[in-house]
Amino acid sequence: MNENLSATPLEDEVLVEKSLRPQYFNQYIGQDKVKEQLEIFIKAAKLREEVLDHVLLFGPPGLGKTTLAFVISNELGVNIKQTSGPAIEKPGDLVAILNELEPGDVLFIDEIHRMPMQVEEILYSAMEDFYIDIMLGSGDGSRSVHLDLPPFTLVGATTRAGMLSNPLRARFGISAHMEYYTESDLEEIVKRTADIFEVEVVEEGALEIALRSRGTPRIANRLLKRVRDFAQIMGDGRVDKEITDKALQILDVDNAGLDYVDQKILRTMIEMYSGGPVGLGTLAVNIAEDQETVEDMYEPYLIQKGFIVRTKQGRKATAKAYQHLGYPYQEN
Ligand SMILES: Nc1ncnc2c1ncn2[C@@H]1O[C@H](COP(=O)(O)OP(=O)(O)OP(=O)(O)O)[C@@H](O)[C@H]1O
Ligand SMILES: [Mg+2]
Repeated sequence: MNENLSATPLEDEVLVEKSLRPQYFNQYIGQDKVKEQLEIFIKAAKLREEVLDHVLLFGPPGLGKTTLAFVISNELGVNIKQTSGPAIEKPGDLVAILNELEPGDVLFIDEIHRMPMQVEEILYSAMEDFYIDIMLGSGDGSRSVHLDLPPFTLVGATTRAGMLSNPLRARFGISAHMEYYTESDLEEIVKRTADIFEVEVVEEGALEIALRSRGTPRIANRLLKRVRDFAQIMGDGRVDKEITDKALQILDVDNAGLDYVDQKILRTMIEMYSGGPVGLGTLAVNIAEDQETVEDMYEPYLIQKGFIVRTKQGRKATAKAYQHLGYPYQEN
């Protein structure tokens, strides 16, 4: 079965995700380093009655960036306004959003690396000194209008820190790199979600789902939902190890948490390119995905797990990849 198990949220998942989102740090599992730092910065800002410095969150999809942006605003006790890079098409769109901010608000811009350049440039002075200069009209009759803004905190999220321009990156006082979650954190997330869904999960079942979730809460929650279906139809409703194994086998998630596409990437490298090096573009074409998707969604996990290495010439499959998929390893 080739079900979508990628880390991108599915359409009908958006509402469910909302209901699952932790609201405060004490419900936000894992990411201890990021959490610890943010907690201190937030406390200090509140103590000084100042706005929190702008925060940049970066990391692969589904690791909890949006969730964290909301947690930050809840912890600060302020309102949050949410938008995304691609949604702000022209400077006027951003001006309208900035114009509505109340003192202390959090402005959350998702996919901030996808903002058009003219929009980004307006953000510079807004972030640095809380004002914007806008041009009204065009040609001879045009004039510049100065608009003061209330102090606010920009929280930007991106899957690719490398795509952010230097001037924009430099304006974030706090920058947090989200890591893939540990197995025990994911296990806790599975249990928390099971509680909310009122599903009975035994320890080994939760652990098995955690092991196969690619370090990603969104995938852990999704797998739990799928396994719950199998448990209801093929078992007694309880999510145990046996039913989890069975379900994940049918869903094509292997025991390293690799899904159909991950496996296909590795097989392509090994079977068609003798393990590489292969360029990212070539790889993307071969698995019929776009390059950005491969780079954001699949490659980071494969690298982290040691199945792929990046070299100057391209990507190479490691001995571990050969072994995992049952191919004899030949070094090249
Ligand atoms: N630390 C966490 N503890 C518990 N649940 C979490 C945690 N982080 C994320 N989740 C859950 O995982 C799901 C995905 O999280 P979220 O939407 O915040 O990810 P994201 O990083 O913003 O993804 P994207 O890059 O696709 O926007 C949410 O339903 C959320 O409830
Ligand atoms: Mg998000």
